[in-house]
Formats: sequence, structure tokens, C-alpha cells
Amino acid sequence: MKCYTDAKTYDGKIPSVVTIGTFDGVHIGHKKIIERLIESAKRNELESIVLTFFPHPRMVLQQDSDIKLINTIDERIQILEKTGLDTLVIHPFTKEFSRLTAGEYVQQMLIDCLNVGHVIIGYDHRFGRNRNSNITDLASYGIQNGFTVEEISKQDIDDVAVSSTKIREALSDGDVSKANKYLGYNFMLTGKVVKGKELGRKLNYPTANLDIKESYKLIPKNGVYIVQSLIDGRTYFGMMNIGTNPTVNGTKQTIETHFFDASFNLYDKKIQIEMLKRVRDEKKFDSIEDLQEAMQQDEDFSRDYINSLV
Ligand SMILES: Cc1cc2nc3c(=O)[nH]c(=O)nc-3n(C[C@H](O)[C@H](O)[C@H](O)COP(=O)(O)O)c2cc1C
Ligand SMILES: Nc1ncnc2c1ncn2[C@@H]1O[C@H](COP(=O)(O)OP(=O)(O)O)[C@@H](O)[C@H]1O
Repeated sequence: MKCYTDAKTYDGKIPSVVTIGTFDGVHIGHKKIIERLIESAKRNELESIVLTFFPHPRMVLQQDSDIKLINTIDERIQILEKTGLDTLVIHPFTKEFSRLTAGEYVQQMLIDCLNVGHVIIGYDHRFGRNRNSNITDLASYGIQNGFTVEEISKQDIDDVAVSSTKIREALSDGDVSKANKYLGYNFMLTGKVVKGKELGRKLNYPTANLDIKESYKLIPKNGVYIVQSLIDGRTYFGMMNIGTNPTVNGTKQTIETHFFDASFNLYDKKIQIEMLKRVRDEKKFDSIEDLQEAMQQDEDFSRDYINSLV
């Protein structure tokens, strides 16, 4: 997959089939659209392009917006890479860009930059300044400029019964199993391992503390989860706690994972952790001993679950 961070730098010679959207999560509904796109491109010997924008329009247009996304932009690239798409264009969404009229947008982006031959788009897609234009307008631009427009119907979208909003809600409720079912892969967190209070090793449960630089990344509800991670070519299972560590009077949210049957130095390492299942809420225990006992129970429960997977 070729990846461009500005539509102006795209230099494809053959006409393209384009779909446009945020595709947050790249869930099973998105995948269906992308499959249709790739299929159409192959059939007509065209280039398949996903046009997406970054930052998310709401991050740019609403200063106080606290929008949280299922994927960081790097994770989105990573997942789209696996779909077999020819080209991903991540165009910068700026205030200036948002002021383009629909006509300017179609001319500059779709025609001049992407050499569009065909567009596959959701029935409710809106574009141009103030999102003034819709799919009927796009079809008229197509007639005038020699490209065709194919609608993904409401029925097609409703049939999948999946949406980025539903996945965000599931994650905010801690229901990673449901989110994973909708995503078609395991929800993941990507970041760098940083130093914590160095308490974990004293509890016999060293925990790698994950620092995620993207403040817009959605973090699931506080609590304990079963996780897995591919580190240096090997899969490690583990248990993760997301929370403030109230038992040791913590206040800041941390994301920490103890990996089973592993002993390694992970400081400063970039790792990606897949979340598999929620275990319980985070609690304030009366003593460190009670916390240790709960962690032992978490370990037993997690190991049983992991053994049941194979
Ligand atoms: C599986 C797991 C479950 C945890 N559950 C709780 C909990 O319910 N309440 C709590 O206060 N801390 C909990 N913790 C965090 C501990 O309080 C402890 O501070 C932490 O593991 C050590 O932090 P450090 O990495 O900064 O040294 C949990 C940690 C793990 C790995
Ligand atoms: N099985 C393991 N799971 C997680 N981290 C481990 C493990 N074994 C060793 N480590 C190392 O120990 C560190 C965590 O130890 P800990 O005492 O909890 O310190 P900190 O508070 O700095 O996280 C991890 O960052 C990692 O480098």
C-alpha cells in the first residue's frame, strides 16, 4: 500500500476508484466498503484509493472538542495496510481546507489530485463548506466531469449493524469483547514503556507502564483486562490494569501490564498490546496484601481463559 500525507503529492497515472471517510476503527462495515472498492478497481483496472483526513474534522473545527478515536493515525495505517488497498491518502484537515466549496473540493481533490474515475460513497455522505453538499450533488459533478458515483445504501450499512460510535460506547463501558467482535480484530493500545513507581516488582508483579502519546486515543473504562502482545517475535499473554491505583493512593491514570512467564527489560520499548477480555473493576483495597491476593486471582482467571483459547 502506498501512503501519501497530502493529496497533492499523489502522482498516480491511471484513473482511480475513491472512497472517502474517517474510517475510525476500520471495523467490519468499513472493511466491506474497502473490499467493494478493491474489487471495483480490479475489475476496471483502476487504482483503489481511500481518502481520509487527519486530524479529525471535529479536532480542528471545535476547539473544545474532546473527541476520542478508536485508532491512532498510525494504527489506522497499520490496519488498512492489511486490506490489500493500493493507496491511502491522509489529507491534512485544516480550517482553510474546511472552507473549500463543494465545487472547489471536487475539482482540486478528486479531479486534479486523485484523477478520479469512480466514487463509492455512503448514502449520507456530506462534503464541502459546512457539509452543504450530498451524494446527489456529487453525482451531478460526476456527470459534468466524467466520473461515476456509486451509493452504499442505508440498507447495506444497516445490515452490518456496526458503527464506530457503537464500538466507542462498548470500549467506554469496558466491553472489549463486544468491540473486538465489531472490529473484526482485537482492539489495541500502542505506546512506549515508561518508568512507574517501581512498586510492581515488590508485589511480585512487575508491570510495564504504557505511555500513549496521542491524547485523542480512546482508553477503555478503568479496570482489569486479559491482554496479549507480540514482543520481539513472541506472543506474551498478560493482565492489564487501567486506573489510578487507589490502593496505593495514586491519582493519575496509568495503563500497566504484567506479562505471564516473562522476564525482560521493556523500558523505552514501543509495544502494541491487544485487549482480549475484561476481568473486573479496579478497586481500593484495605491493604497491599488484599491487592496482591486479588492480583493472584486475576492471574488464575486470566490463565484459565488463555488456556481455553487453544
Ligand atoms: C492485574 C492488575 C490488577 C490491579 N488491580 C488493582 C486494583 O484493583 N486496585 C489498585 O489500587 N491497583 C491495582 N493494580 C495496580 C497496583 O496498585 C500496583 O500499584 C501496580 O501494579 C504497581 O505500579 P508500578 O508499575 O507503578 O510500580 C493492579 C495491577 C495489575 C497488574
Ligand atoms: N513479566 C513482566 N511483565 C512486565 N514487565 C516486566 C516483566 N518482567 C520484567 N519487567 C520489567 O519490569 C518493569 C516493571 O517493573 P515495576 O517494578 O512495575 O516498575 P515500574 O513501576 O517502573 O513499572 C517493566 O517496565 C519491564 O521493563
